[in-house]
Amino acid sequence: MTNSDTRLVQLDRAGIRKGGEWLVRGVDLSVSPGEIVTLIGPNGSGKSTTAKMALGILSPSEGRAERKPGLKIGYVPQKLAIDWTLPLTVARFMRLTNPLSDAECRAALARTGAERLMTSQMRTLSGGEMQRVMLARAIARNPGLLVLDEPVQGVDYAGEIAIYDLISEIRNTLGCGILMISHDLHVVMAAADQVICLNGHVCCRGTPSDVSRDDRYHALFGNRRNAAIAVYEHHHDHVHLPDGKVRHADGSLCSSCSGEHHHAPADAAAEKEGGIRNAG
Ligand SMILES: Nc1ncnc2c1ncn2[C@@H]1O[C@H](COP(=O)(O)OP(=O)(O)OP(=O)(O)O)[C@@H](O)[C@H]1O
Repeated sequence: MTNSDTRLVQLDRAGIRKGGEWLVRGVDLSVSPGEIVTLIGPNGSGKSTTAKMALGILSPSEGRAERKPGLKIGYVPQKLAIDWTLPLTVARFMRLTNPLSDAECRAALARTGAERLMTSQMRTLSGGEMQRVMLARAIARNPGLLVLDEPVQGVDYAGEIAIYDLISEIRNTLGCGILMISHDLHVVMAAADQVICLNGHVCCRGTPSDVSRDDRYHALFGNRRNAAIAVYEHHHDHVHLPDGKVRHADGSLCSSCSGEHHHAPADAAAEKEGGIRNAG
């Protein structure tokens, strides 16, 4: 891949073989600046393995993985090998692998709405706060490519939507490309430009609406697809901010979303099932 090529990363027919078995095979993908590409698929379908090929952590056993020369990558892994019972402030965590100044640390945390957590202990963070801190750490060096492996793990449904809004905002402000992984179908579909559905190989791919209509996607996810489509078809007219306030499309702020706008009928049904309150 040359400097003049706009693609940040590209996989061509890439696959990984371990212990005589293919973990994933035949993956073609590319991510360009400002693009969000999402890998979906059931547990064990090869999403993290594919992301690791894109990152260069794993070299493909067949096919090719190329990154733009000099590309800076920010990575939020699915798991971190850290003993969370040990004392560790957010500021120290941010600097564990990055030589960041106080100002850089603060600016990155401010971008993800987590500035007030700078001196908090990592072990005391809620699921949503933890993901905001992880995102802040990944964007602190202004990466060209952001790889997010399950960025909403441990986050409730309303928090998930706020995190996906934040990821879109980061893409808009930094102009980076984003490769995102999820085994959850819900809001992730709406946040993506391209969706690649994996099941040991590329099962189907396209825009979120292409994939949500594809028979192979339906066969893979069965009834769970309905929830994804319902959410995908729901249009946001407001954003839930980290301090609990709601910002509407016209820029106005209010303290909560109750009674000030409506959720789509599909959301009302989901609300009854107990998940989507405030998700709007
Ligand atoms: N280093 C390894 N050696 C052998 N098998 C592996 C290795 N890493 C992953 N696997 C296997 O490869 C398959 C794909 O794993 P991968 O972590 O890529 O799936 P995933 O889609 O990200 O799953 P999940 O949604 O559960 O995170 C799994 O069956 C996993 O057990």
